[in-house]
Parts: sequence; C-alpha cells; structure tokens
Amino acid sequence: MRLIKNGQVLIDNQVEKKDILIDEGKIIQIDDSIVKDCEVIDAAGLTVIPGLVDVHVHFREPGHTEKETIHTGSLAAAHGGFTSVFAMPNVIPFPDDVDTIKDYQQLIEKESVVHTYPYACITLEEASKEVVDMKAIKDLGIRWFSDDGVGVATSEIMKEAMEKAKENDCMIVAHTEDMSYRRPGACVHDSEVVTSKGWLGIPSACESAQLIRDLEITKEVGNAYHACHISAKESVEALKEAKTSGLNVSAEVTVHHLLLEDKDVVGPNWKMNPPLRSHEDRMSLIEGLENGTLDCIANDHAPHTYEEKKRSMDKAPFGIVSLESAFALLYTEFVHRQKRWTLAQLVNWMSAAPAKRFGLENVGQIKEGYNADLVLVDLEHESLIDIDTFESMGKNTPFNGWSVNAQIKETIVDGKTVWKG
Ligand SMILES: NC(=O)N[C@@H](CC(=O)O)C(=O)O
Ligand SMILES: [Zn+2]
Ligand SMILES: [Zn+2]
Repeated sequence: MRLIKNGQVLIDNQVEKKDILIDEGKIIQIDDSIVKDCEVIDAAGLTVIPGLVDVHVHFREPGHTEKETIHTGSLAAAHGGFTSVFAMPNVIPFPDDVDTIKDYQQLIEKESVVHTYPYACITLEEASKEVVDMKAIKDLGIRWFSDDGVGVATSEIMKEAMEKAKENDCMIVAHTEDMSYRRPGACVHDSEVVTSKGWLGIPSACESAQLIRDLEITKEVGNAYHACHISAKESVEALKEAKTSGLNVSAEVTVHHLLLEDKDVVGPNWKMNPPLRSHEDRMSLIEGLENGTLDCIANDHAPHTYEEKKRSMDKAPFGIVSLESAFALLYTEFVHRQKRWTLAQLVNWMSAAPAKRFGLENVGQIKEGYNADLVLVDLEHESLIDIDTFESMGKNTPFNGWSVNAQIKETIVDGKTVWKG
C-alpha cells in the first residue's frame, strides 16, 4: 500500500487538494485527508495528473537498437509522464505474424517500464501486398493495426484490410501518404517560405488525398479508423465531414504540429513526416482539436542517431523525439502562456481521450477503482528542455533549450514508481 499525500489532484476537470491511497496497482481511496500506516509519497507543492497515454511512439527494437531500445524508449515515456504507449510496428522483424509477435510481446514484457501496447502491421512487412492474418493476431490481444512509416499503397489492399478489421472488431490506424506526390529528397512543406531555402517540398495533398481515399472506403466498409499525425487543413476538413456523416473515425495531432510551422525549419531536427506546414494549417489543427474534429495528441516519438541527423536535409531521416518534452511544452504554451486551454483539457487529450478510443479500461482518470497510473508534476517552476537529461537515446529535437513551466517529478505505473526526478 502507498499513500500520495498533500497533492493538488486533477479530478473531474477540477484541481483539488486530496490524498490518494493505492494498493495492488489500483487507486482504492481518494479523500481530503487519509491516514494510513504505509509508505507515504509527499506531493506537497505538486499537481497529480493521470498517467498520459500516447498512441504513437517508435521504440526501434527489435532491429534498430542503435536508435532506441524498448527499455530506453519506455524510460523516456516515464520521464515525460506517459504510462501507456502504443509502439509502431516499423521494427525488424515486422510484427506481422503470430510467432514474431509472440517474441515481440515477450521482449516488451521484459524490457518496458510502462504499459507498451504493440501495433501489428496492416500488411506483411508494410509492403502493401498482402494483408496480415488479423483474426490470429487478435487472439494475442492486439486490436490495432498500422503500417506507420508508409501509406497503404492501393485502395484494393486497404479495402481488404478494412473488411478484416470490421470482421474482427479491430482498428486501422493509418499513416496516409500518397507517394506519387513526393519527389525523391523532398523534406519540407511545399511552401515558398521554406522551399526558398533550397529544399524540395511535400504538398499537403500527399497526406490528404490518401486520407480522403481511406475515408471513402471506411464509409463503405463501416470499420473503425484512426488517422495518424494530421498536419494539413485539407485533412482536418475531410475528417470533419466524415465525422459529421457519422463514420467511426478519429485522428491525432502531434505536439510539433501544434507548436511549429514551416517558417521555423532550420535543419534536420525540424525534419519529420508529415512536415511542419503553414500557419494556417497549424491554426486549423488547434481549432480541430478544440472542436472535436481531432481527438487526441500524440508524440510520434521517432529517435534517430546523431550521425543520421547530421546529414543534409534531403538525406537525413524523417522524425524527432518528443516523449520527454511533450507535456511540458504544451502546458507552457497553451495553458500557462496563452491561457487558451485548461489543464484538464490538455490532460484529457493526452490521456482519457486516447485511452477511451483505443479501448483501455480504467485508464486516463484519477478515480477509485482505476489503475494507479499517476504522474506528479511541478507546475510552479521554470526550467529548460535539456537533451542531456533525456532517457531516450535519441537527442533529435528542435525544442532543446526551450523554457517550460512544467516538470515531471515522479511517474507511477500500477502503483510502482518507475521514474523519479
Ligand atoms: N514521423 C517520422 O518522421 N518518422 C517515423 C515514421 C512515421 O511516423 O511515419 C519514423 O519511424 O521515424
Ligand atoms: Zn507516420
Ligand atoms: Zn510514426
């Protein structure tokens, strides 16, 4: 048994001083003042929020442990306040059949300090040729399928995947990218402000054309569909229409697409897929989140080595790390500075909303009977984002040195402290 005392606790959209008693991985009591002869965690001066949930991370193991491992990635998650994450399947070997996935699940069980839910591929080796055996994979407890890193190239294969998803009550989680719009070496948004620096652009249609294709198939098939890392206003419009017509669709927006624009791009640490788009696009993402067209915030934590990110813009890999700075950056910009969002709104988009959409039970709120996945955060002091404090092996972030007004102090998973500052 453990007792968190004197914290300012986020419960039902309010912050109140409460004590939280936890036992066997669950929250068993919440009250004004609890006295119990057990280990006490002093949360005086700190805010207690539910553990954050991220449906989009890359942990690189197996296959690319020079970039990140399940262990270091999960520690980065814990350092950032994330207690449940969904790991994308662009690892080697691809988790696309039962035997490979069983080994992968065992590795996660052994290495991860947070709840890590693996995605399985939509198609074998993410090659867009053959849809995986969803029925067999679902028996392993996996209900989320993605080919993240690439789009599903043809509508025939996507339709077959969606039909299987519908039959098996699974969700298609799509990275939408129509490669006919992407020239070799293209690396930034296709706008004058950034292509004038000599880099080739990727137009918004590269994302939205395939998203629109997918939404049409979803309408026909009736399956659950989630769109990854939405970056363009055309995509927000398409999703709005799909939701209005009652489709079972949801979408995420990343931290960097909420905070940065094409004009901010300086070098490879600002290169990610999809690229940072225009001011107008960014505003439509923020509004889309606020009006419910977009459902949750994700990281798309994508670690790469220093050597890889040292290459020129056209040759460096796409992706930035995000887990350890996400909450602090968004809290600072949208809650502390702009006062545009409440703490409860932000936490909802980073916890209860994704948990609900992805079917995690008793996760995302501080409530009796819920999992004791909790985060102690200091919202009173200013500090700097510092890559030297990162648990991640990846240091590829555009946010190093940014000043923030939130710092994760302790992360608790199933009642146990997995990270402490
Ligand atoms: N987002 C990225 O820029 N990169 C991701 C792939 C992806 O999310 O599409 C990666 O695996 O590195
Ligand atoms: Zn992607
Ligand atoms: Zn990704």
